[in-house]
Amino acid sequence: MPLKLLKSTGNEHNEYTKDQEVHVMNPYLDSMEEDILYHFSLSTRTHNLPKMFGDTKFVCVGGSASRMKAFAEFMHQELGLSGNAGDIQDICAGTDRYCMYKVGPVLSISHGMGVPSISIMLHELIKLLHHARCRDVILFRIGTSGGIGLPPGTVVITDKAVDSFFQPQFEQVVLGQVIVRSTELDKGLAQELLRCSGELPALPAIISNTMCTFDFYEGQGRLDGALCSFSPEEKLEYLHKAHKAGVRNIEMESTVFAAMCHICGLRAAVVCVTLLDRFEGDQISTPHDVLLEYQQRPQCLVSHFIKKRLGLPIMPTPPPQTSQGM
Ligand SMILES: O=P(O)(O)O[C@@H]1C[C@H](O)[C@@H](CO)O1
Ligand SMILES: O=c1cc[nH]c(=O)[nH]1
Repeated sequence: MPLKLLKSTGNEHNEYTKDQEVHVMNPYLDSMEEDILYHFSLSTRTHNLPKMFGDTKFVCVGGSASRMKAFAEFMHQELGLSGNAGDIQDICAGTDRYCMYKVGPVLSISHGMGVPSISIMLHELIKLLHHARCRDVILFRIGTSGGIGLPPGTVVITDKAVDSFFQPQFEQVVLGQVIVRSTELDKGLAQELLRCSGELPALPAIISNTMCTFDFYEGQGRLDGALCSFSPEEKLEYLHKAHKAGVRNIEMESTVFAAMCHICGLRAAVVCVTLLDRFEGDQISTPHDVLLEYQQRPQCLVSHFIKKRLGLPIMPTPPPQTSQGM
């Protein structure tokens, strides 16, 4: 397959980050009379996007719809907003593809599982932020992952998002050609998040590389899928190679998330908790209540970061209580 290295994978980003506007890399977009954000059930003609979203400063995304609803309710309480957190409405109620909640300057959006699903969401999200004329927006992916050599429950703040060959890049097939994009993330933001983790009790966190795969089972070297084409020894050899390459957790969205944010001049971080240690096994057999507490850790960390950024008083608040799916 022919490989094409996009010229826009690196340098332009530095120019774009100066003014912190959201840059869509599409010369045709601004001449369109209407832009229908189909999977959000929103449009530039039917919705006043600057009014609805113009003050957005933080966008938090994660796979599960119930987790992102619970996160929105949690943020409502954390930001001390008036009204009942339970009354927050899903802005994308016109579709069941994604859910979206806005609480003050925070948007909480679900993206489903895997690269294609989050990629579609990100196209529409970045266009939304552009149409809404948002500035200085920071994006966070708050998710779950499998750890490599870490105690379960560790929060991994991604240094480099790498592919299944441990390369910090994302390959996208466009018109039959492979385009390779950089998956660089904001190192300063990762360090700031790590400092925040140190201010929270019971929030073990590290900065390390995250591997993004296109599958949960064979793609992550699991022996328990419907198909398995390798031996237990080969699985461990691969995981050890990943570990040697600095990979400490595996999930399914970080590379495209990092690549799209990087090109569009958006500061971004990936914050995923590990649910298990893949050196120890493949099945996620931890009790549900423990998993729930684990998945709240990235939410607590990002909430702490946001409150500090907004200059709000930091008080120890209980984690989100709403029932969340895994
Ligand atoms: O944000 P979530 O917890 O959905 O992220 C990981 C990666 C996949 O989407 C999913 C697999 O269980 O969890
Ligand atoms: O092992 C895991 C756990 C959560 N998410 C993943 O992608 N892999």
